Amino acid sequence: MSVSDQGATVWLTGLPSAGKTTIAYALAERLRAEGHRVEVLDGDEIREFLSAGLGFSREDRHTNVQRIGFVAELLASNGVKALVPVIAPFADSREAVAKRHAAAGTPYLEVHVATPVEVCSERDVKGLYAKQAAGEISGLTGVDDPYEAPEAPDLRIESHHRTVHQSAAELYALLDQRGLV
Ligand SMILES: Nc1ncnc2c1ncn2[C@@H]1O[C@H](COP(=O)(O)OS(=O)(=O)O)[C@@H](OP(=O)(O)O)[C@H]1O
Ligand SMILES: Nc1ncnc2c1ncn2[C@@H]1O[C@H](COP(=O)(O)OP(=O)(O)O)[C@@H](O)[C@H]1O
Repeated sequence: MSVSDQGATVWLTGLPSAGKTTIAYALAERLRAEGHRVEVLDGDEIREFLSAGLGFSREDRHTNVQRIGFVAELLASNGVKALVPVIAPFADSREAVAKRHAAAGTPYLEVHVATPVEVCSERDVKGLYAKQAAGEISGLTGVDDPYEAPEAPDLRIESHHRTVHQSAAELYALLDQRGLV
């Protein structure tokens, strides 16, 4: 089987606990098994190193997203599938990343993991929704901080109506359609 060595950035945007990370790693596993070069730029890891010291103000989130977009484009322009499960709550930040890719001629896909906040707060993988409700934290995306949902993403995944496997398969099908696998 011939494997495309065309790089691309796949940005998975959505609320905390929407399923971004889970879907990114499921897709990564499948792509790696097929012989693709893949990197997952996990938001939590990035915040420990590349974006150490940044918080969750609008400005810091924008800086975080631009840094990640820069690295993703570098990887993608060198034949890597860069999978980015990062909230990126502001449309103008995402737009800037998309433009950077377009200017370099690097494929960029925006995927909205569109899980409703009620489902995310039920999942509450990291306990953040409970902490916000208890008044221990504030500025939680989708609750008391903005999330600007993409108006025209390349794909919208309704994870609350899908299994993890189905979600990853939908995303794989998009890459296939675009000639990226
Ligand atoms: N206030 C607040 N709002 C949103 N998220 C918060 C917050 N505090 C901590 N966290 C945790 O940090 C992860 C978000 O980091 P990101 O780099 O993905 O976000 S951003 O694009 O810079 O907004 C995010 O990870 P995910 O749950 O994987 O989305 C959260 O677990
Ligand atoms: N169809 C689905 N796609 C992705 N995750 C799902 C799905 N259904 C249930 N989940 C669960 O939702 C949770 C999502 O957590 P996570 O991937 O860490 O979210 P995020 O990275 O968006 O914060 C995981 O526990 C995952 O198993």
